[in-house]
Amino acid sequence: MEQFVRKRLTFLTSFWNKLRPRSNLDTCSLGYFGSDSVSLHSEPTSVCLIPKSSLFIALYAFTARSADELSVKAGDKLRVLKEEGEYVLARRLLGEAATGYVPATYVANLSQGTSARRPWYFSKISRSEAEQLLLSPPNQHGSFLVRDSESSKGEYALSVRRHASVSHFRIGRSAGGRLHLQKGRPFASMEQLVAFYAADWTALRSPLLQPCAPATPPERDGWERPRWEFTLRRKLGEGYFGEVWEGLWRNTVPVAIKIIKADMKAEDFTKEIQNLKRLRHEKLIQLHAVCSVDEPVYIITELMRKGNLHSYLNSPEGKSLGTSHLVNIACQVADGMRYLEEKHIVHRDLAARNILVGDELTCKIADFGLARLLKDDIYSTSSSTKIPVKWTAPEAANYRTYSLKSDVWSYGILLYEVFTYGQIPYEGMTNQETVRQITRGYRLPRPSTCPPEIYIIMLECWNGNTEERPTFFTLRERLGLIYRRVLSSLS
Ligand SMILES: Nc1ncnc2c1ncn2[C@@H]1O[C@H](COP(=O)(O)OP(=O)(O)OP(=O)(O)O)[C@@H](O)[C@H]1O
Repeated sequence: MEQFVRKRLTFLTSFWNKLRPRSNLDTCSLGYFGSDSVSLHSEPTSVCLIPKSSLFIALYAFTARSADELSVKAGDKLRVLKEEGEYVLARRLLGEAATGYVPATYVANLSQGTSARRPWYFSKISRSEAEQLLLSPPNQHGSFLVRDSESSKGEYALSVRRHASVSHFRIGRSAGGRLHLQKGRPFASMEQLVAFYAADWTALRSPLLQPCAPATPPERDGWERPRWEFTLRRKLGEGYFGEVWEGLWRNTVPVAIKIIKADMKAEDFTKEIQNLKRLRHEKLIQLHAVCSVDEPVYIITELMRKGNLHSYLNSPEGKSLGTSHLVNIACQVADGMRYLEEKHIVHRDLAARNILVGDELTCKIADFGLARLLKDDIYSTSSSTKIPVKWTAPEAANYRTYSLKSDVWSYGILLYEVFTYGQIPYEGMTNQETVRQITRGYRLPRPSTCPPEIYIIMLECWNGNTEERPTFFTLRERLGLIYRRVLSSLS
């Protein structure tokens, strides 16, 4: 009756709306999803070329957060060009042509009609999750969803946001399978039930204005890759943050994959990965990609086939290196550190174990960003035993004052490791004893295999006065000169 009167006596619409509120839902959001047929008349040429399987519809409005994302309105017809993890790369088919990434949960494939017709259905979401979602942007007054009932199997609940609160309504199922929110008002399908209460929300006292939008996944960038693109092949080692594996990207490119342990704090390394992304130098391990959307987080870097410098120096190949090779290694590390110095980045864990060796004696600094933030806990006063004391400058070991100058001290220890083919510094001394001796002015003696001019540099790095320690810029220059001299003496 009401439908009839509304249709025929349109001049009474405002009266009817006051008497029995009716949202505009049936003519906007819900209306988009009523049909599987795609009308793309404004772009006829492309229509016939597009396979139906790649035709999608935007279920919710999405506002692009970066240049490579695409803003869409609910109901926009899209062609999905490729799927990438939590996003799809989509081209808008009507209106202004544009291509960009849209969250995969925001679109539905038109050839698989159900989700396109039920953008408000969130199946296994709990009551409290529903509340949290409805009260978060971009959801607003009038956002609603239907979920499975937590207590009664086969039944549902309708959750509706009314300004800053959420109301829940139980949707029961009769013996015949019909659904009802109010006694005596059964519906054959959930779509019919929702359409009815969207048109007449008197019983709910809250309008159903738009389907609840799912949470937006983290912003994508060029570094984020889907996990399936990587295969793990062989475990290379294990560090504080987790295991490191040799792997393949898309079954072709060899990579190293660090699998971050589940108990590491996500906020910390998300921020830190940002830091790694902006550092690029041939003497720093290059970040290739991250998989940070789900756990465990993967950090993918270039693969250095010969492992860490400490083990390498102890290997038969390492033991066979001559002085020129050792000076060359020292130059490469100073080069990478000079870059960090320019960027005002403190490494805090410079040691041979954190230098990686590749083919043709290529050396690269690793663990630079991670050491700084991720390891904050182990650098705190409360767990001072975890500090790599024998590599750490006295002011950093005693007062936690890390600086580029404390990195220079560590570099001196790294020189000692290099020119002793991987010996442990202060061998036979405990950490405590080492700190005590250093504070009294003791310094490591010159190893027999170390040229005197290199030992002078080590001593300068271990100057008790931080200001008098050389910069990495100077170290690189001086070692470069030594290298050229050593090479010419060989020829
Ligand atoms: N990119 C890589 N290529 C080849 N091997 C690697 C790579 N990254 C790490 N490894 C190997 O895995 C081991 C563990 O690396 P990881 O960086 O996790 O720990 P670490 O630096 O030894 O210790 P920590 O992280 O506690 O300082 C390294 O010692 C090295 O042998």
